[in-house]
Amino acid sequence: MKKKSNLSFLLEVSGKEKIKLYIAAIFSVISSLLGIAPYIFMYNIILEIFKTSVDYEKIKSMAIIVGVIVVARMVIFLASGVFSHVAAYTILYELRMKAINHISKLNMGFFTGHTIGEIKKTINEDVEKLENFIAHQIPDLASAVITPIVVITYLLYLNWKLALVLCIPIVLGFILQMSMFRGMEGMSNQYHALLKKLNATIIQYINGMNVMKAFNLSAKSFKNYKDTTKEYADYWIEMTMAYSPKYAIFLVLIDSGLLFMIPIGGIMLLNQTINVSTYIIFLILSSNFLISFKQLLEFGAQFSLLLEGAGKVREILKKEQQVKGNRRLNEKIKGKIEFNNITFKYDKEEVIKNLSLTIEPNSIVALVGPSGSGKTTLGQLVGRFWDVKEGSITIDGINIKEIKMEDLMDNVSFVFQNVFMLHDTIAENIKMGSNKSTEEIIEASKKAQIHDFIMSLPNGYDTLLGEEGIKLSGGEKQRISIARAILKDSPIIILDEVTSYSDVENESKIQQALRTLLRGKTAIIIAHRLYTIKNADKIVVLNEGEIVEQGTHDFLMNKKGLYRHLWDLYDYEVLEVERGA
Ligand SMILES: Nc1ncnc2c1ncn2[C@@H]1O[C@H](COP(=O)(O)OP(=O)(O)OP(=O)(O)O)[C@@H](O)[C@H]1O
Repeated sequence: MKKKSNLSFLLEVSGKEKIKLYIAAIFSVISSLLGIAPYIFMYNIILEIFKTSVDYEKIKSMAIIVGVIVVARMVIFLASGVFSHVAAYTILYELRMKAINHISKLNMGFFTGHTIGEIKKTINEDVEKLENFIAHQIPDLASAVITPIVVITYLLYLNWKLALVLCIPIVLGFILQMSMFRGMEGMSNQYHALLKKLNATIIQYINGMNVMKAFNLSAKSFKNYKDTTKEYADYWIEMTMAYSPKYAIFLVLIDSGLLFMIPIGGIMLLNQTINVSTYIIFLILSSNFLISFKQLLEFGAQFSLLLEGAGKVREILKKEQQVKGNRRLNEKIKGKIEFNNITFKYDKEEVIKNLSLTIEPNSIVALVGPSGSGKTTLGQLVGRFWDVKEGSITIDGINIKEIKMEDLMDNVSFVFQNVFMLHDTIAENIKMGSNKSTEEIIEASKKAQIHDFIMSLPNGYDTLLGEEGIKLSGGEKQRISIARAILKDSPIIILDEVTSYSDVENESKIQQALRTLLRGKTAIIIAHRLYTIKNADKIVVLNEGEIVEQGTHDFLMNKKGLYRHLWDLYDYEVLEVERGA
């Protein structure tokens, strides 16, 4: 069912190109039928040569016709290729545009994590693979279907009994292949599961190489890789052993069509049920029929694989698009954020449960809680990285789903650990497409404690970042992202606090930069280091997606609940580190 819908999806996307595909398929069928014609003429020429009085004029005209057919076949084959290739590249373009258009309307959260690599692979490689299917396989498939039908119809017309003889091994082979497919389903599922495991192990082995080395786990990781590879190889052997005999019988059966034909046709010839010319035509066309038929069965086996790219694009297109807001935020907003009974889940499990929270304008709220309690998720929900299905989030009383996305982004800044750097100059990386002046960029960089570092570079603010440019340390990247946020000057800041600093100097600079950034703003700090948020206006303690406590540091310490417990753990860890040092 999946195969069929992938094909119909592809045809649906083909739009106007469909007609070109049909023309390519028709030309391919004609060219393949023309491929049979010379054999028939050759047979007639041989018959003529063996006659007592040879008609050379007839042979000459037949030879000319063969020449014309060969040239015509070439031209038609070429035309089929041109049509199918033009259609293929147009369809590939349409598919890519459809996917990109859809992606641009998805929630930002879609782009977090590993999905970026997968999207790139789908749009680049998986879609490209369809070129082969559309430009080559569709015309070939058409001729593989039509040619055997035309040939067998003609043979049935010539002598239906002998034509049925040709069908016996094919029917047997077909039954055998059906039984093979049925048995293979379970094995093929296991094979795909193993392939997935192998891919994951390879990625983990390569990506985690540095960590493995640092923890002296290389040998263990390599063993894991080796075991999975061996398991995969063993399974291949098992599958081959199970199906090779059946497949071999199937191939022999298909090829044995002629073996049935020659003796039975011979007997019929001796009985004078058929004449010699019918017998020879049968011999010539049978092999042609069998070749096309075998080609058709091979297509069947590869079909789902060939259409994989279309399936991947369909998966992207199935992702729900973001609800578009149209409300403009013209006047400067105050920055009051309210979460009203929100419940949110990524997949099945709720990670935020019926949560309500009000964040007053110009106040700093820190989110704390055990790992996985939902701190990052809550912060990201304000920027519509994902949309809540139940409840609502408002800014100054307006549901964020109603606000125009550009306006929401103008009013909310994110300072995350994972800082993305454009392959551009430092100035552009701070400006991020805005029309701020150089003076303003320098001012923001000074406040972000990164100006002196930038000035120490040979090209200052014009220094290139990225692949061919200079590389920045984690702390420097963090300060550039703070400079971006200072320059943007949005009333709301969502800050994912850094978990570790490269050195003390970096840490104190970042803390100072953050103090400047947060002055007069509404801020949500996703806190990992408790001592940095002691002075927050409100500390919200999350546990399993629910608020379990909220208040100031002193209030919560006295309450002796989860917050106090987290501090005890934190103090203990710090003490341990100091002891270690
Ligand atoms: N993109 C995602 N897709 C699916 N599940 C996710 C995704 N991001 C987070 N989760 C899950 O949601 C839950 C809350 O995660 P979240 O990152 O919000 O917690 P956190 O409190 O910020 O954790 P930490 O302190 O470790 O960063 C976790 O169970 C996590 O596994």
